[in-house]
Amino acid sequence: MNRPELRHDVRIIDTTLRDGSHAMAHRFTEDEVRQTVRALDRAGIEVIEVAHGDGIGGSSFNYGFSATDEMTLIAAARDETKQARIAVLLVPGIGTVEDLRRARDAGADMVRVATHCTEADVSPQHFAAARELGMETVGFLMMAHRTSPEELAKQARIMVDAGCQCPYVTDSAGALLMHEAKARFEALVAEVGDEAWVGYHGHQNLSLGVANSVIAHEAGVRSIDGSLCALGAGAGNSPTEVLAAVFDRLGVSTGLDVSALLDAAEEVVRPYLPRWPKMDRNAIVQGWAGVYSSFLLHAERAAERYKVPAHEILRRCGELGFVGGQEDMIIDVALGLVAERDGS
Ligand SMILES: C[C@H](O)CC(=O)C(=O)O
Ligand SMILES: [Mn+2]
Repeated sequence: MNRPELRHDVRIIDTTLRDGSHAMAHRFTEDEVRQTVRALDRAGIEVIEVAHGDGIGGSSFNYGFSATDEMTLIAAARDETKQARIAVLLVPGIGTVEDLRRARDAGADMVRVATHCTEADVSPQHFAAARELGMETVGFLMMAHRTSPEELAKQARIMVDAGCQCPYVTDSAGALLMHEAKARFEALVAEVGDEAWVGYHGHQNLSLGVANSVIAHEAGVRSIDGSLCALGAGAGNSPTEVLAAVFDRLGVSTGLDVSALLDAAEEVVRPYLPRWPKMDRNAIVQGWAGVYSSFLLHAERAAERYKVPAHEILRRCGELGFVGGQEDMIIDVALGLVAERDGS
């Protein structure tokens, strides 16, 4: 068996300080990270993810520069924890094994290696390196709506055979309807459930992150992501404080202190939010058209610059089938819309 013991029915991993980095345009300060980690740790969160939104090594012209070096943020997070462990995200091709080593040295205990849902074969060397470094391993199969449950399960198998202890159904676009999410959870649990845990990472673009988390638990998923105040790309992630309250009502143990999480959301995260992630037209179009949530701010900036509506840019990105990493194509789409509008 290739997986760590879990203490509760469901382990909630908090990604406020990683997926939330997209919504913060990667501007987290060390003080915000310290305060947030302290509050999450106190509330019983066992794993806290800290990194640039696009993972370690993501600070760049293409994805957006971080205001504070992420290794500094990871070390600050580690410094604040009494019981929680620190996770980082790594997208092969954006982050490298060398970045992973630096993150481990700064205090990261877990890596979440993220690939497009049909590209798990780019992950084995990163899982091998992580296991050699003594890190716990999770595999993100991003844009999980873009392939069938059967194919997703085969991709999870590739990850698990390479040393992944918990492949995730990663609904990057917040596009999965409940029956679609359920079919994917069941397929992964059937394929790898004897050897690994299965996880779920949701976005709220169609307001289904929490409902799908309940379905995930019913299907045997044991690791579920959330963010305080939903802070994350698009309409944000399933709110950690809501997940804790819902699972508490269901009698599903998470080990979390609901009141402490409500305080953390309201008193620590809310004051620094540039805007509360919400289901506005742009975010809903992302869920509806199946667009990578992290495209939101990039599309809004292009809309501002080229004077074309962001929701039209996003819709076109969905029609063109873009995947994570194609952020640079957003400008091309905006210019295409300008040309159509001007008849040029
Ligand atoms: C790199 C992405 O932001 C990972 C993620 O959170 C997602 O695909 O969703
Ligand atoms: Mn995400």
